[in-house]
Order: sequence, then structure tokens, then C-alpha cells
Amino acid sequence: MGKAKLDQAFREVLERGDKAFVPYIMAGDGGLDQLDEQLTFLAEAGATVVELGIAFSDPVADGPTIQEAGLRALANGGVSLRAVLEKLKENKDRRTIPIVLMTYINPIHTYGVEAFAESCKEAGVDGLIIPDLPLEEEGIIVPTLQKNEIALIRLAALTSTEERITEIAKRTEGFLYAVTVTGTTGARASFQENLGTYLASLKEKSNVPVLAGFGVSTPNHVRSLTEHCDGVIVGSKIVDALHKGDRNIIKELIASARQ
Ligand SMILES: O=P(O)(O)OC[C@@H](O)[C@@H](O)c1c[nH]c2ccccc12
Repeated sequence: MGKAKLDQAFREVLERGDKAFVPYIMAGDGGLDQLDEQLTFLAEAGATVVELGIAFSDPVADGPTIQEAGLRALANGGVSLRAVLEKLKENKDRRTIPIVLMTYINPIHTYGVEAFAESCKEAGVDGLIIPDLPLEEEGIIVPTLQKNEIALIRLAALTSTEERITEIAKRTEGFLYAVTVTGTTGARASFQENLGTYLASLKEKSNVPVLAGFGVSTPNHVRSLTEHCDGVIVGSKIVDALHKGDRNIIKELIASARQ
């Protein structure tokens, strides 16, 4: 489990010539008792890894779709970091798909860094995305994560300097999250023109797969972005389709990463 499970999942997909597809869902949107079924559906539809978001009161990187999903989850109640980890622990042995948890740093501090990493391990969490944890501050959690073999996935922003991107690419584990837009998460119609060059430069710097995320909303986006990288992360479009019960959209998106 952990980092090794993530590496293996990506290796399998890329070795057979496909691209990786990582759907993001909000834990507890639709009720936390639905989580198990949602994860099974995504695994069966061909997702490589699932990014699972924890609802948070101050989600600075999240656009309207993810924020609304967070509000729905919070309204259902019982979706704290602790509750989600408990739920994941219950289902751990039935799950085949690797899980990356997306949470801001504050709830981790409240939980306690050591206790959090141990709970993640017990729950079968393989990696973490902590969007508001800058490189300069990750020392507070990295040794503990390494001890528990949990990957810390770093994000490269379009606005990062070359030097910073090199450092991020060197440190990231599991995959490198290439943020494709400046701004918050959310479905978009198109991307800026030089994105291919940007993704190609990230691929040169990174030893792990490079996945593009933010704004990816159609099978065409998936196909054109994956010409330049190893896969995609899709949040808002998946969250929206899951909420509306339109699961065919999700199946089509995932299928578009198969070559
Ligand atoms: O929703 P989008 O535009 O498809 O982007 C993915 C994104 O939602 C998911 O990866 C995510 C949700 N919240 C985040 C916060 C920071 C970084 C990434 C995320």
C-alpha cells in the first residue's frame, strides 16, 4: 500500500499504453454511506486512482462546483477528516483502487500530524494533496509521511518560477500535479495555448508521471492534454455528474484516457 501502490497503479496503466485518469470526488457528497459504492463505480469505470476531497470551511483553491459539493457534504454532517478516515478504514479490504486524500493543512494540524499519518495508513490512504502547504513548510509533515510510506503529491503552478518547478518536480511523489490554469478549480471551455510546452517541460523534470488538472471537462480535453503528459485529474465535471446521477458522462470521460 501507500506510495508503492500508487507507483504500481500508474506503471500498469502507462505500460499498457493508456493514460492515467484520476477523478476527484468530495467525501460525503450524497452521504458518506455512499462512498464505498462511489469508489467501486469509479474503479469499475477504469479510474487509475481516486482523489478524495475533505469538505473544508475555507477552501481557497476550490471553484464554485467543488465549494457547493463541500457545502452539501457538510450539510449531511459527519464528514470530518476523522469520520472520512474511519469510513475508509472500514472499507479498506474491499477496495482495490488507490486513494489520494485532498485536504487543507488546518484540519491536519487539528488532528495532529503524527496521529493523522497513522490514521491514513490504517485507512489505506496512499497519498495526500495538501494545496495550501508550500514547499518551505512541508518539513512539518514530510518525515512523518515518509515513515508511513504515504506519498505527498506536489502541485506545479503555471506561475511558479523555473527554479521552483524544478524543486517541486524533484520532490513530488506518486505523481506531479500540473495545474493547467491560473485560478481556482472548475470546468472550463479551453486552455491557454502554450500548455503543451509547459507540460512537456514538466515531464522532462519529473521522475514520476505528470498529470494535468484544473478545468479538464470533456473527452477532447483529455485527449489533447494527454498528448503532452501521462494523464489527467478531473474534479468539477465528475462531482457535477455524480451529483446529477449522470454516470455515463463519467464513463465517457474515463474511457477517453484509454488509447
Ligand atoms: O475541478 P477541476 O477544475 O476539474 O480541478 C480538479 C480539482 O477539482 C481537484 O483536483 C481539486 C479539488 N480541490 C482542490 C484543491 C487544490 C488542488 C486540487 C483540487
